[in-house]
Amino acid sequence: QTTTTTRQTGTGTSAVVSPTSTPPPTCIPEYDCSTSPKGCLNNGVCQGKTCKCMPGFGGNDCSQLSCGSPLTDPSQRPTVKKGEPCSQCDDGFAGFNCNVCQTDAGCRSKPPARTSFLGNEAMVCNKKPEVFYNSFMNCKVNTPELTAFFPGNYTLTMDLDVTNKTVNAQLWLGQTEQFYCTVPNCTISTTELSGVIKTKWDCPTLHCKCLLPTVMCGGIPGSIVTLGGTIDTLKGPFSLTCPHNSKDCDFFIGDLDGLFPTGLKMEDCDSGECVFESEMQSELQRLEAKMPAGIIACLAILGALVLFLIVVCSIARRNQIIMRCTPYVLNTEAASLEFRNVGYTLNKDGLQILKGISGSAPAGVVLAVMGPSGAGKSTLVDILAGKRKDGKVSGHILLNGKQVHESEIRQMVGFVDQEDTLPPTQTVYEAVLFSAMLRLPEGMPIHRVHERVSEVIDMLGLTHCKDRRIGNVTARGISGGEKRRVSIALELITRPPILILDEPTSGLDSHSAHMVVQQLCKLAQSKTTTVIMTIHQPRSDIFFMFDQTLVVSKGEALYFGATATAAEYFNRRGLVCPNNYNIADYLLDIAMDQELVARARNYVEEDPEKANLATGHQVHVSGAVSRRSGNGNGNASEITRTSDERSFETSVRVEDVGSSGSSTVSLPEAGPSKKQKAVYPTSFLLQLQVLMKRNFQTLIRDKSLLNRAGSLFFMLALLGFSSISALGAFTDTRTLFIKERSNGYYPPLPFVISTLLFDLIPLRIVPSIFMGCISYFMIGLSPVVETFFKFLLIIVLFNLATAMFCLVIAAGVRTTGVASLSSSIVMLFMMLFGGFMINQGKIPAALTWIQYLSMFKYGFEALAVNEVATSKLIDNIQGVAFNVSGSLILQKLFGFDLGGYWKNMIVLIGFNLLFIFAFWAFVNFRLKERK
Ligand SMILES: Nc1ncnc2c1ncn2[C@@H]1O[C@H](COP(=O)(O)OP(=O)(O)OP(=O)(O)O)[C@@H](O)[C@H]1O
Repeated sequence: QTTTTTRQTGTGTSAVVSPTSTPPPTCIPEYDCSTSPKGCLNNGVCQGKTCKCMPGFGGNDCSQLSCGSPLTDPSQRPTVKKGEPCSQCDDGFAGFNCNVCQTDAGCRSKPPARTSFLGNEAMVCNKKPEVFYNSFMNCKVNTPELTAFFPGNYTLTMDLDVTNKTVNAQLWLGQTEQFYCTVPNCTISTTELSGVIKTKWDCPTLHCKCLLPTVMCGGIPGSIVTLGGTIDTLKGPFSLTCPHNSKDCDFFIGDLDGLFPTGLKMEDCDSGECVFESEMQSELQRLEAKMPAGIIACLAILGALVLFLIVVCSIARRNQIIMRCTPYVLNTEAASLEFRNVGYTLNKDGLQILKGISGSAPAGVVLAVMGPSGAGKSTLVDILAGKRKDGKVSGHILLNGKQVHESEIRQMVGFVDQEDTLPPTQTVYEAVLFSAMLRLPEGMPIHRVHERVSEVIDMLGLTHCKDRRIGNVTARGISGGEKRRVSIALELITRPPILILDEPTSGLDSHSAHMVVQQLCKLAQSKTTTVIMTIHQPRSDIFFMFDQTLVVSKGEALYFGATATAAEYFNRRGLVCPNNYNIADYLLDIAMDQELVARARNYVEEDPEKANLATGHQVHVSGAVSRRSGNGNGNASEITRTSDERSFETSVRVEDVGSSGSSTVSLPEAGPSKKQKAVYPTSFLLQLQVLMKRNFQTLIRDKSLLNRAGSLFFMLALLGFSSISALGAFTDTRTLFIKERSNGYYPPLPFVISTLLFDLIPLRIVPSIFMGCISYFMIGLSPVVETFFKFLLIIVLFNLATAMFCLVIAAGVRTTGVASLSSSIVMLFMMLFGGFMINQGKIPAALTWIQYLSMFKYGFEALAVNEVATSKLIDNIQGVAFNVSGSLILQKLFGFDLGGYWKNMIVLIGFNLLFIFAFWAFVNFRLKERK
């Protein structure tokens, strides 16, 4: 008896057939994939005799679905019969074969099959299309061409393996698998295009296998079309593209071009993989960090700013053309100035500094205001020049006998302060030209401006030094006397009808003092300017050059009248100037001695004619007169006078006061004056141009500024502290600005713009870029072009913000020492909370808010995220190699926000805008002359 055993192929079952009629015993031999022509389906691998299936497949030949979850041991996963769906997946998993994770909890429900280099790290479920380890994807296939041939519901299941760069895919019609493919050697990329992030798998080849009997592949009776041959011979290329912002993907196979020209449309894709956080590379985060909305917002703001600038420039240019075409007139006549009952009381302690002083300076005279130190001379001339005062001012001022507004006083009066506030880097000619350009009418031709500058320089005897730098304590320039004359020249340039000078001879030797006064007297004699000056202790020859003298003692007028009659006036009161004694000194001696003052005041003039001697001219002193006579302005009577003064008043004629019959103007009662619109003789554009030219000269000539900026080339950490140099640079120009603003050279805006341009561009932006370019490549930072430019952007914005901060401090704090101390302390605190010295996540809760005020935090975080987040750290621990993403280090070590690049940039831009506004506000509202 012979027994023959045959193997029935393709079914996995075997039968024993006997030639005899005896029924054979039933025996199903084990499936041997090594001998079965079917082998292992769905890319399962035949090991020995058994198939090792891909996750989600089971059975002898891997043709059945296995359920549960991929975390379960493959041999333990429950399988279902062919054509049946998985009835239940493990918690946290879903999909055709339960491979797709849904929640982090699902990924943590079982111990991971592999270990993290961090040890105890828990897995998370990555639902994004970017794959970090091995992801599974289920999609519905909705391609009209496909459903037209083979109607039904299609599902594509995929296994995306980053380690092997392979995709395994299966196409199902209902619950029946039609064919499966394996796609090796893929290139995986995640890119951003027009704000959409896409992950793409590009693979050159693919191998597919059609299954029989199926609707698509054939083997079913009645099939009209079968794709079996086509699918089995597919070669590729293959691509799969999944945008991150949608659940639809595109699937493309080159050989099926003709059949499905637009690719296979995949909808409702659901993907998921269980990974360790440390495995998640940063490319996705980097791309997401781009914050396209933020960029668009920035561009929109930039566009609006550019538009705004264009509009402002057009308006400014139009104004400039109008001003240039306006005919100009220069003053040719001196004006007279009368003042009545001028009083001044300090607000804080009610101290009365001036007690109703009256007097006048007729057109073309020189009036000297004399008195001992602290008598109130400067206070009086400040008020006459229309300077803003902190305290309470009272009394009346008439210009040419007419009522004028305080702003008109400022326009008609040139004022030379006690201190010489001059630009040290400019030459004498340049400084006077600067004043001429800004204060002469813009319609004046430029050659006339230069002629006028030369004329004034010549008039003040400065021709020999006109090309010398003015200098300061550190860089010696012209002499003190020459500086005084330059200060006078700056005011004389406009040929003011009245020139008021506070101590023009202080600090000068007697020869220089004589020269200055002589030139002022010549000016008055030319009848173009009336001169009023305070003088402390003039030489006798200088004293007799004055037409009129007002002697002030303790805030009250002791004598006002012709200089020539002063000696006789005091003689009659028994105050005789000794022989060989300087009469000016003698007057001061009297003014300083209250006993002598009382004697002079108590003397009653018997001869009314002689009483006139005290007054000398047509205008006389007394505030009390109006009280007595009731004429003139009733306000005058409001002023309270001392008993001492009353006797003095009897010695002067008062009826003439206000004899012009004109109305008088009250001085502001107290505090800041009413808002008046300042009128400038030049346009905004010219002001900006002239200021920028001076700033440029200062920059070129003041080498110390560039040296300070040089430190920027060396270390990034120095950026913040280098910005403190902005303090020094601004403090120098601050006083100059206050003076020039007060004298009506220009308003704050062109000054702010020009300061910002010439501090920020050459001293902050250019050095930061230089430093960045050099240090970036020396350190060997990321060679990616985009990263480099983003690095530059950070350091420039950071440096701008810190410099702007220092400028705000410089504008807001009056004392330079306090300003630099406060900015250093703030910088140190900002550094401390900047993220490098202390982990931001470990700052005590009560102090966390401080970090948000630190510009270092935003700069450092942006730099770190830009550079490190895209890198991978490769190392090994005890021989076990591992790599960890830079993003993880940033998170764990520094507590940084990985998507924080643009967020930090926007905060830095915000800081800049805030500081620019604060700087403008301080300059506008705080940097005003207060005397
Ligand atoms: N804002 C102020 N705060 C406090 N005291 C003031 C103020 N302004 C003026 N004074 C005081 O008023 C007095 C007169 O000051 P002022 O400067 O006018 O004197 P001066 O005659 O010009 O003195 P000098 O010849 O020394 O310059 C001084 O005692 C001065 O201290």
